[in-house]
Amino acid sequence: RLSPGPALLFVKTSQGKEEGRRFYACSACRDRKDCNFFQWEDEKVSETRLAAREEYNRNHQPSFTHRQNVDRYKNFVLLPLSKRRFCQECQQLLLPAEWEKHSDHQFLCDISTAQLKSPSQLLYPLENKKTNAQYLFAGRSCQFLLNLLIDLGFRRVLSVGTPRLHEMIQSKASQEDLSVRSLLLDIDFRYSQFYTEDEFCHYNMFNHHFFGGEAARETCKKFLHEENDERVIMVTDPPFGGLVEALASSFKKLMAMWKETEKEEMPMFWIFPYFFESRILDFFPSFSMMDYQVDYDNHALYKHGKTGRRQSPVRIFTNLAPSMIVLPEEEGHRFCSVCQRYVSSGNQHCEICNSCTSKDGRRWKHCVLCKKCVKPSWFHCNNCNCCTLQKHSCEKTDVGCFVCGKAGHKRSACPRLSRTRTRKGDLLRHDPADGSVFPFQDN
Ligand SMILES: C[S@@+](CC[C@H](N)C(=O)[O-])C[C@H]1O[C@@H](n2cnc3c(N)ncnc32)[C@H](O)[C@@H]1O
Ligand SMILES: [Zn+2]
Ligand SMILES: [Zn+2]
Ligand SMILES: [Zn+2]
Ligand SMILES: [Zn+2]
Ligand SMILES: [Zn+2]
Repeated sequence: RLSPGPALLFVKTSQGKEEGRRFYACSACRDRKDCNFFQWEDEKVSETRLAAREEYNRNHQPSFTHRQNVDRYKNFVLLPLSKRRFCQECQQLLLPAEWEKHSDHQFLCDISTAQLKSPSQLLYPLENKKTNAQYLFAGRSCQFLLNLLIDLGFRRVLSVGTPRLHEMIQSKASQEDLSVRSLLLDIDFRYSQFYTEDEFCHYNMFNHHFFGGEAARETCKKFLHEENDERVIMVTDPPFGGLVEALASSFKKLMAMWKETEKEEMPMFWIFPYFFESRILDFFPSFSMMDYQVDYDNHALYKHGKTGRRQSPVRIFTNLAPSMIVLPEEEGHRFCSVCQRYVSSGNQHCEICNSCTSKDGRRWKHCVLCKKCVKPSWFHCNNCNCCTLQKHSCEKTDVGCFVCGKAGHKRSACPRLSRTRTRKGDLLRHDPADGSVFPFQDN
């Protein structure tokens, strides 16, 4: 693997201990199976290990540089259809001279111009379960996002980890006279085969690292510098397993590249699950969460079915005025004049909270004892003195753990669940079925 830039510093805490031992790990892969980079902060690394690491990095460089890929693309499009092949194993466009080398690989033939313009359909989605599951927007959501930002008057889009939005903008720009431009920043280097250095930068959003160095950084900066009143917006859809703190720090650096002044913030859409709302607001107090449910093509759980719809937990967070974000009425959204924003059909305005309180699209109910609205599936437990799931282990009684039934620990300490504690102490739960990550309290 290509080195993803500087590693991040983490803290390993063992049960009950406040102070943990600090270590460095890869910022792009948090699953040790995918990238074994690991080093204690206070550890001395031997010469042999350093040499081995360098050797590993040398052998894991991509076969072509971005520049070489751009030249290859130019030659590729000159080929007749019958000579345009794409190796599925190497995920690479092939020039005729290279066929031999890939003769026992599976490949696609007759790669059309339309296919070259939709690389996210041609490339298979990366499936690193914990950190980099490439969930691609469903057509409905991608079109909605694009129309929304055009209606809001934006003509330049910094697409950070949104290859499908980027490609929709690229094809729209070439079809219609409406000129919207996009620059894609993504860690997936396969995209360098389809875009020039002005359209794609190889970038790590966990540590704000431009693999292309100063030149790439300049490209990004120039793109963000508004000319002829072309307004810029940043749209990002990071992997959900990502650390909010690391992401926020990178996004602030991107914002700073847009304007050096701290007063104004670059307009932004951050697409992320609703249960990260408080974490995002910790870092960006000016943001609000929209009710729109973002759908994905290749995520069975997050699909917004036609009827009896399955709910998607993914939302748009933005620093634009919520009243400007018009959500589709044909999907049941309505405008709440008190809250001054569009809300989903199930989201009722609570007179006591004086707000449309549902986070997940279902109608929430107000609890007078908790003095707030709660999920419909919750009830008020007098033992715990708060609203919670019907099935729960009361904090006060000494029944066994809700997960494994054994006495002696609460479910939050149950060894049966695979858990991760982030640096800020958020307790996350991995869903082994699909690798997604949820806050522990969520249900
Ligand atoms: C959840 S997918 C979002 C894709 C988006 N919904 C679309 O259809 O355009 C996450 C995207 O972020 C990219 N990504 C993952 N880790 C990254 C990192 N550390 N830095 C930059 N991009 C990353 C992935 O390659 C992928 O394109
Ligand atoms: Zn091959
Ligand atoms: Zn309301
Ligand atoms: Zn309420
Ligand atoms: Zn309650
Ligand atoms: Zn209880």
